[in-house]
Amino acid sequence: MNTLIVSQENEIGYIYFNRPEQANTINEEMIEELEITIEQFSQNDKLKALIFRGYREIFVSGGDLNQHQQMSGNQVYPLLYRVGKLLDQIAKLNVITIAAVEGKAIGGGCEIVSSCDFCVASSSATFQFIQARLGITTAWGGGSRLMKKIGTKKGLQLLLTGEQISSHQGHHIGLVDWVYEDEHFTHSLKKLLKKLTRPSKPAIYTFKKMAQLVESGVSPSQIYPLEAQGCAECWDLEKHQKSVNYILSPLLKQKSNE
Ligand SMILES: CC[C@H](C(=O)O)C(=O)SCCNC(=O)CCNC(=O)[C@H](O)C(C)(C)COP(=O)(O)OP(=O)(O)OC[C@H]1O[C@@H](n2cnc3c(N)ncnc32)[C@H](O)[C@@H]1OP(=O)(O)O
Repeated sequence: MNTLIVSQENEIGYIYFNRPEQANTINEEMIEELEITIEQFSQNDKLKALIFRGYREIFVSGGDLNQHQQMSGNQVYPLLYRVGKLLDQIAKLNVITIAAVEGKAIGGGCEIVSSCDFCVASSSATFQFIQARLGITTAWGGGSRLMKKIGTKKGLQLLLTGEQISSHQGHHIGLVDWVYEDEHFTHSLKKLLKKLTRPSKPAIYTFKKMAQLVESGVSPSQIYPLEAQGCAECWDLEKHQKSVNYILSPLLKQKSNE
């Protein structure tokens, strides 16, 4: 890969955006490499979580502005649609997706953030849906996902003003889920991942499916069969049996009687 560094540690995949000389701008080569990587991870049935990261100063600085000079609206539409489809695939992955943002997320970089389940930000990270200030709109589905995530009014405000917000402001409005001190970011992220990936893979898959159905307006009275099915699929897993045996173990009983 020329624009990404892809790795996997046990059940967690990592995609590092790796174009520091161009401030992690998303060009066509990166789009292609992201499509290949997402397709590969989507086939990986051991995976529980997928983390997107940049580098300390920049997460992603958005789409390639050179294209804005070189292409007409009609010429660029297929490319915008293609990236929108890619972010939709990310949003539909049956693993936990996390945008781990240190530094700046600008334009399309923020659209990647809103296509993930969660955003973990360093205390000095910033977020800017800058598109309106460039005279355009979000283009990759990230604007509507932002509204879904933080509410239409707040989302509209952020999109219309194109203002830069801090990680703490992002946390206040619900764009950012955890904020960690810069110097402890990686360590805190790893501790969080340990907690989030404790469930079994089938449990994570079911919870993700439930979230997607609730997001799309399906009522819980239509989702309970999926929940029952999902729970039944976990029932025979060693993790379930071991946990139950531990709780029922005499040792635990004796401790709780002390
Ligand atoms: C739907 C998405 C939407 C779209 O594509 O339609 C967009 O995302 S539009 C793009 C929105 N992004 C921006 O407007 C960010 C513009 N860049 C900056 O504000 C700065 O470059 C910053 C803050 C990201 C980094 O600043 P810093 O001073 O650290 O570095 P430089 O500015 O010197 O940048 C280094 C190098 O990268 C080039 N660069 C940076 N951003 C872009 C970009 N978005 N497109 C193309 N090229 C970009 C910059 O020109 C420098 O190149 P060099 O050859 O060294 O001059």
